[in-house]
This record gives sequence, C-alpha cells and structure tokens, in this order.
Amino acid sequence: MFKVKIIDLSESGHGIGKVDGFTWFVEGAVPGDLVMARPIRQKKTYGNAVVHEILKASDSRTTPPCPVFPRCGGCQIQHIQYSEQLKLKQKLVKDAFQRIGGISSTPVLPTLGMKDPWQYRNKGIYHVHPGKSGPVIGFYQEKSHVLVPVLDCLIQSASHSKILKALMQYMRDFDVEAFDSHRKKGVIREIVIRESAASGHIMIVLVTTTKSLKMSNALVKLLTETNPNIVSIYQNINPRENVHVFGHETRPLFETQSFVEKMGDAVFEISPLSFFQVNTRQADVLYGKTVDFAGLTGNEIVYDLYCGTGTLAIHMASKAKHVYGVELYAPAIEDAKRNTALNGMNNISWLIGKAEEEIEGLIERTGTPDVIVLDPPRSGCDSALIEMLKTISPSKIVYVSCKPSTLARDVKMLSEAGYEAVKIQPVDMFGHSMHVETIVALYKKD
Ligand SMILES: C[S@@+](CC[C@H](N)C(=O)[O-])C[C@H]1O[C@@H](n2cnc3c(N)ncnc32)[C@H](O)[C@@H]1O
Repeated sequence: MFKVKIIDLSESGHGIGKVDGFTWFVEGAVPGDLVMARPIRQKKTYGNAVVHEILKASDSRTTPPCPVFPRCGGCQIQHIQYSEQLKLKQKLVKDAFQRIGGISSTPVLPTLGMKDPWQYRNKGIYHVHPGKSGPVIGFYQEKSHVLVPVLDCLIQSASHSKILKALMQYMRDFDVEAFDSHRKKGVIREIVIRESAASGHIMIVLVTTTKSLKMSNALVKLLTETNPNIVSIYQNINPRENVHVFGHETRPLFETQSFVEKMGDAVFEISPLSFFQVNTRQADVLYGKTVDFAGLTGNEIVYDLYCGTGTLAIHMASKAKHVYGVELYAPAIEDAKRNTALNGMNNISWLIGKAEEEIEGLIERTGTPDVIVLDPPRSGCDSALIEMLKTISPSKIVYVSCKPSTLARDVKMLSEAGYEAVKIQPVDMFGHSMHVETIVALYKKD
C-alpha cells in the first residue's frame, strides 16, 4: 500500500500519480485526490493500482448517481463533476496534440458540453442472459462478457425500463429462453431500443438465434401496450458466434411507420440496422461546428470522406455547391441515398469504396475540391490518403475524430505538408465516458 497524490487522468479514466518519479495508474482516483492505493500490477515503467482509501477527496469529486457504476462498462468518470469532465477532455486533446502532434501554438478550445448529460442516448443495446430465476438484462463489464444487470441506465431514455421488464415478462410467461453461450442453447440474445429525440417514437430490434420465435404476437401486444410510442418491432436473426450484434436477416414483427430522426432542418429515416449518431443533440452541435469550420458560403465543392450514412454531408449540402460522400460500407450509402431524397437534396453524389482509393478518380471528375472533410474510424486516416491529401492540397481540411491520439498523429503529418491547425474544438458526445470527439480546422498556409 502507498500514499499518492493524483495529478492527472489517463485515457481510460484512471487517476495518474507519481511516487519517487514512478508512474502509477490508480483505478477509482480523481485528479486532486490524495489516496492510499493498493498495487495490482507493476511493470518496468509504470504500475497499476486501485484506491484503498481516499485520504483527501478532490474538489471535482461527486457521488455517482448510478448504483452499478463503475461495475458496468458504460461510464468511466461518473464520479467526476460534469463541468470538470469537460475540462479533463479538453486537457486530453491538448496533451495529445502536444505529445504526439508536436502542436502547442494552437489553443484547444473548451469542450462543448451537453445542457443535460443524462438520458442523452437515442439507442441502447442490452444483452440478455439466462439467470437462476429467469432472464437477466444488462450491459457487459468493460472488456468482458460478464453481464451487469441494468434496467434503469441513467444515460438512456427513462422509457427503456418498462420495455425491458415487459420483455422479461414475455420470456417468463411463454418460456422463451435467453441464449446461453456456454450451452449454445436459447433464443434471445440482445434487445436494441432506439428512441427519436424529435418525435419520441420508438423502434425495437430483438436479436435471436433462431428464426422461430414463440408467441411473437403476444410479445408485440405486450410491448405496444406497455408503450404506445413504439412504431416498429423487428426480429434480427443472428445464429453465429461472433462479436457482431446483428445477423444478416431481419424481419418485421410490427411496423406502423418509418422511424424518423430530425437534426437541424434535416430528417433521417433510420432502418433497423442503420448507423446513426447516438447523441442526436450533440451530433447537431458537432455537425454545426464542422460546417462553421469549413466556412461554407454556397459555392464550394466539398468531399465528405468516410461519410457513413451521410448525415454530415446532408448537413453541409444546403450550404455548399456540391458534396461528394465516400464510404466503404455499401448499406450505409443506401441509407444516405434514401435520406438525400427525403430531404429533397440534389447536390450530393455518393461513392462506395475506400477513401484512399476513390479520391484520385474523384479529383479527375471534379477538380480540386475547396474543402475536404475527414471523419475516419478510431484508427485515423490511411497513410495513403494523407499522402494524397498532401498532393491534392485543398485550401481547407476539416478533420472530425473520435480518438485524440490518431488525430494528433495525422494532423502532425498534414502540418509538415504546409497546413496550419487553426482551430481545435473538442465536443462531448458521451458524457461520463472517456470518449471525446474533436474537430480541427486545417488551413493551407500561403
Ligand atoms: C466515424 S464513422 C463516420 C460517420 C459519419 N461521418 C457520421 O457522422 O455519421 C467512419 C466511417 O468510415 C467508414 N470507413 C472505414 N474505413 C474507410 C475507408 N478506408 N474509406 C471510406 N470509408 C471508410 C466506416 O464504415 C464508417 O462509416
């Protein structure tokens, strides 16, 4: 056991302290705490420990309201006041830019936080396991398949709890078993609930191992009586042993109208397996800032590389001459096309393929674009794309990223090629977790 003053927070939400120059990552500790820590592992250059006793609590500590925090893997920093979480995320981005990007001259702006950091998610994915006295529903502990029972998650809509209880009742009443991955038996694996922030409409997807689902009419009746805002219920069949939630086959059990979400002036029809940003209000903030950093006036040719289902491209199209969206995953482009039509847009073109492979042909057709927007996965941009960007040399690049370290790495390469990071804006889309989105405006130096 040792005494340590916590001076920082790690990317995974653990407190960082130093003892005789040796770095300790202390689980459960908050910057500003003085704690007695119990070591659990020691490597050459750092050690891991857990809080044994808080000797003096940091001013930024708060009592986490969720009874399953931190056992459930969803939130890592509920024990830190929200205003302080935003400052810590700003610091995380600043540190990555200094350490990895070698950039300290551009200030990192204060994180744009949520008005209310509770019940902000529009989608919940709950796992269903068999228990001693019936099904158990909840979330997995971090990096494990250990289920923590949760029916009242505080970052999900309050409507979920009754829906989950109704599902448990159906499973008990009709003896429908939860899938047991050890015995490879049982039917129900997951339940996915989406709720539109705009209309309050709810879509449910039940993931099952088999096509047959006992008494599905009774399930529909029970669920729709429980919540009249439910507009659709689907069954997705996933018989495989893999990490993906969804299988290839989806069929409607109940469908009254399309599930539609609104963001700014745009509407988006979301199909059962579609990707859509899980925090609608903050996505609007994120996209609004991206458009702002792109400095659109209505005359620009814009590329949206890694465009997903095209929500950002659709946002930008009303303020640009033409937007070209490039995305690897073909079904996402199907959604993008449907939503382009739904919003009456005729100045967006969609391309299926790898950004690093499609960009050359695209330039031949359009000439050099005015703005290139990048929103890659956590791994960042492919190095081939960065090399292409150096040659194409558009006057503005706006980079949206969910991982500060890969963002800083890529921005460093672009800075070396004559770009200046003029604005760095963190946005909080996932309160109480360590995730942070960042938008960087990179302008070509004269
Ligand atoms: C962070 S998401 C972008 C989401 C989108 N901008 C939005 O806000 O909804 C990254 C997207 O990049 C796609 N992707 C991954 N590698 C790609 C590549 N090499 N070229 C094009 N798209 C890629 C993924 O399928 C995913 O849809």
